[in-house]
Amino acid sequence: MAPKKSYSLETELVFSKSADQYNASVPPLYQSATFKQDSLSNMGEYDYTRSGNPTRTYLQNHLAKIMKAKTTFAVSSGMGCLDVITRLLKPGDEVIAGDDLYGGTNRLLTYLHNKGDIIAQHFDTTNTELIKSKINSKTRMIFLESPTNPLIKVVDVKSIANAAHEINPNVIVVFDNTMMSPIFMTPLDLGVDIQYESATKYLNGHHDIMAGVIATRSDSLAEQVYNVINSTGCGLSPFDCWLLSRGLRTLAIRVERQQQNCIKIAEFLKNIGFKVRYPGLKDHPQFELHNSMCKGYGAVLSFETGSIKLSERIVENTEIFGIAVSFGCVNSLISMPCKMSHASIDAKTREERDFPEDLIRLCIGIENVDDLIDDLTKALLRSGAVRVNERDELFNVIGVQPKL
Ligand SMILES: Cc1ncc(COP(=O)(O)O)c(C=O)c1O
Ligand SMILES: N[C@@H](CCSC[C@H](N)C(=O)O)C(=O)O
Repeated sequence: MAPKKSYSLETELVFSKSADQYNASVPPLYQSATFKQDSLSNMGEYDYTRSGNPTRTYLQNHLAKIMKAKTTFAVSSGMGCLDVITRLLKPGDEVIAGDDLYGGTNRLLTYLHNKGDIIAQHFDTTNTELIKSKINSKTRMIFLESPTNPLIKVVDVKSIANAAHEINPNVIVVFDNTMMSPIFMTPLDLGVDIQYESATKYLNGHHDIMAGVIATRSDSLAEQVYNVINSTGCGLSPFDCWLLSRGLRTLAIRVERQQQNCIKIAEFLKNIGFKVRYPGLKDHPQFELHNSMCKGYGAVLSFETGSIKLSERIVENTEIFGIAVSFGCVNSLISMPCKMSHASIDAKTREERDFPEDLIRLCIGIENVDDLIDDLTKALLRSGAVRVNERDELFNVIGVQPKL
């Protein structure tokens, strides 16, 4: 059998060839802001950590392999990525964005729009024909997420990217891959120009740093992005780069376990009558489309209860599930997006975008799944959302069947 030309992702995540002078098996931490020059005329590879640092270079090269990018950049947060990317826009540029993008993304785009820097319009990106019809010669960027956080809407990334480049070759298609991570999705293969991820989530996986990663295959975009990062100073600090490199090594095993747990929890909630939004459920309206783009489903699901008060009681009655924003961490979290992660989208806009106020989001970790289901069961019983029937089965008291 001919040897394989490249390693699989799981192997790439943990394998690295050491270029260290002592052959350290773990990339060393260069916790230094400055680097001495050999002479006045010979600056060397690094001079100042804002411009470059060996620990950041190691991380970025490693991420480039994992994300199948030519170049990646590690910055101080996921929102930092968006800040860098939007600085590539010029005054008056038009931007098309999803109507269910993460709340912070919506906030920054709205800020730039209200300031008059850009013209941002939000549409339902599950409607591919609608998005195509909105692209014109003034469109400069398209912002997509799939599945969206937290409504789990799936976007036909390839069709939109292809159409965008055909209609206007200057369009930069930007994709936020935080929900899938490189384990389940390679958006650059689907034709997006810039991919970014909040590395605070799955990539690091331990909720001990804030970080973001920008990836591209275009030299010209990479040059512009680097210029902004060096100019603004948002490059990820050496210690956080080092922690992210460490977290990355267990990415595959973490997300596989998280997903395995999430599938069981999605089925558990569905079986007791909740309408669950999770791309891994066969009744998700875009199950096939999601499968055509991704190798998995991730570990975030949301469900409605039909009552804000009931949702509040459920959220406040779990023990293992911590009440916290964010996702992708090894421990499980529960939240109400309207009150927490997506509170920066005003109530009127949320209503216009069919964003249910009673929505509960679960972000599943690597704990024992039976313990997680037990914790949810207790919370559902205590809150009065479910009862036990004479056959000792749980049944949904409310019987809500919200539309997906
Ligand atoms: C989908 C998505 N993109 C981007 C971000 C922003 O990332 P960060 O919190 O690292 O700035 C978040 C959450 O914060 C998110 O959920
Ligand atoms: N107070 C924060 C909320 C962060 S939400 C983090 C994460 N993306 C999630 O979806 O939970 C803010 O105002 O940004």
